[in-house]
Amino acid sequence: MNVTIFSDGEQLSRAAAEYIVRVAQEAIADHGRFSLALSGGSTPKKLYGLLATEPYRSQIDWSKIEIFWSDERCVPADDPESNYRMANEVMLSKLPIQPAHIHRMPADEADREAASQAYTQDIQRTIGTNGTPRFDLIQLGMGPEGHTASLFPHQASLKEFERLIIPVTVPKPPPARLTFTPALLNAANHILFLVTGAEKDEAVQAVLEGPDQPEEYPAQIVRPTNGEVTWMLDTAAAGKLRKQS
Ligand SMILES: O=C(O)[C@H](O)[C@@H](O)[C@H](O)[C@H](O)COP(=O)(O)O
Repeated sequence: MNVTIFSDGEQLSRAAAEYIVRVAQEAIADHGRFSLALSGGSTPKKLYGLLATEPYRSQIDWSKIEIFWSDERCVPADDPESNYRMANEVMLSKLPIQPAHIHRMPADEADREAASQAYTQDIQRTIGTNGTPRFDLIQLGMGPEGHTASLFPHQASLKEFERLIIPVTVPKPPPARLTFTPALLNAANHILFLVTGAEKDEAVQAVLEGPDQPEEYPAQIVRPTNGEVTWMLDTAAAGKLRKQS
């Protein structure tokens, strides 16, 4: 696990963009494709905007990318709360990516179980069906209580190691969501956590330096069986870490 602390959000976002470019180039060189799952919230917005601008934009072959979401709110795609809408506005609408390679999570469908199944099949069709599909990179955030994707403390979702996508109801509004499960997260080749803000300093310290208690701090459940976890924090979120790396 790599942990890097940055003095401000701009530095963190640029380092994250450089990291994603590197992983994308390695993945495309290795197997001709880069499968990337985006998250929601406010932290990654700056990063996503940077990826659509130089020097990062021209360093990725966007024709070889498959974009997914690690969670989505059950709202229309044009709703201000939609994770798809945020990424589309600041990044995807500005890049030469064919619509077929932008896999919006259908969280606005009435039948959330069927939508979860459909997204599972889309992932399996796109990035592989032998065993659990292995994303090249899943970018995640973390909430002040340690949630990640839409996996929240003390919820049954934390014990989901069979299904890949499930519907959940969570305390952070909007409550109805679809989310990657620990099974899918832990099959990833790379996980990139981007965490900023002093309100997360307790959870950051607990997750990175505390005892193993994923029921309390779901971000701890993210331990890829054969992958690398990278944390990029700003100084505020890292404020309670004992070991300043
Ligand atoms: O849909 C969501 O809400 C996100 O995927 C969620 O897991 C987010 O990453 C964290 O809540 C951190 O959000 P911020 O980066 O806005 O603090």
